[in-house]
Amino acid sequence: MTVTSITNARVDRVPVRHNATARDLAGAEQAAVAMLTALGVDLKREGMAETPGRMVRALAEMCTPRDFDLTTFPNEAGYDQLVIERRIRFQSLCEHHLLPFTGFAYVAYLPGTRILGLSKLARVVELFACQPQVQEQLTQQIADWLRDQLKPKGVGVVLDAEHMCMTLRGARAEGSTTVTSALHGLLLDDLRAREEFFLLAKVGI
Ligand SMILES: Nc1nc2c(ncn2[C@@H]2O[C@H](COP(=O)(O)OP(=O)(O)OP(=O)(O)O)[C@@H](O)[C@H]2O)c(=O)[nH]1
Ligand SMILES: [Zn+2]
Repeated sequence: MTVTSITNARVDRVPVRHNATARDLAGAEQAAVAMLTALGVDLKREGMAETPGRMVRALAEMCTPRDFDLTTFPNEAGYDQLVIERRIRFQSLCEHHLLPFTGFAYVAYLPGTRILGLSKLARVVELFACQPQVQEQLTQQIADWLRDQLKPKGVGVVLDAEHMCMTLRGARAEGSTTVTSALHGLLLDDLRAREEFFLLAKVGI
């Protein structure tokens, strides 16, 4: 991920570009053929000839966040209350099993001198979700990035997600979800601000 700041007096536009590490999709496909064959999957079966290639392309796609520009604006109205984007759908891959975990993100900030385009709260979730991840780390990365890029008075992030490795296999704890949070600034230090965040975020509702 590359972040280069282009600043003018009013609108700040920061291109956020994904640096795809060198990918050898042909090599990955050969490896997928070997893996599936070793697992006893009959790739000669009708419909499966293209499966290793599809599998590799699907994984590569799920590990490629879309590029975007982070646009921020001066907080001219002096808005000093929480901005919360609720129920941002996200999908990621658990780094232990490479199985999906999917759910909702709740991302909030308490503005300082600048505000940002609302869509960027969803963009930043995708930026860090599209890679093999651990939910705790994903939560922190989103919160840290907003703190560092926007320098707001506070940041709050909650993720509520279902891990396929927990629900479809292994523990098979069907219907269970994992909730994680990361807080910075006033949302961490000020009890009332923190309570307001959780009240308004209405996680799970
Ligand atoms: N902390 C954390 N754990 C996760 C996450 N995703 C998956 N896990 C857990 O990672 C653990 C890996 O445990 P292991 O014992 O090494 O793997 P395993 O034999 O497949 O474990 P079982 O799932 O219990 O069958 C499991 O308990 C998963 O539920 C995550 O985002 N955060
Ligand atoms: Zn897992």
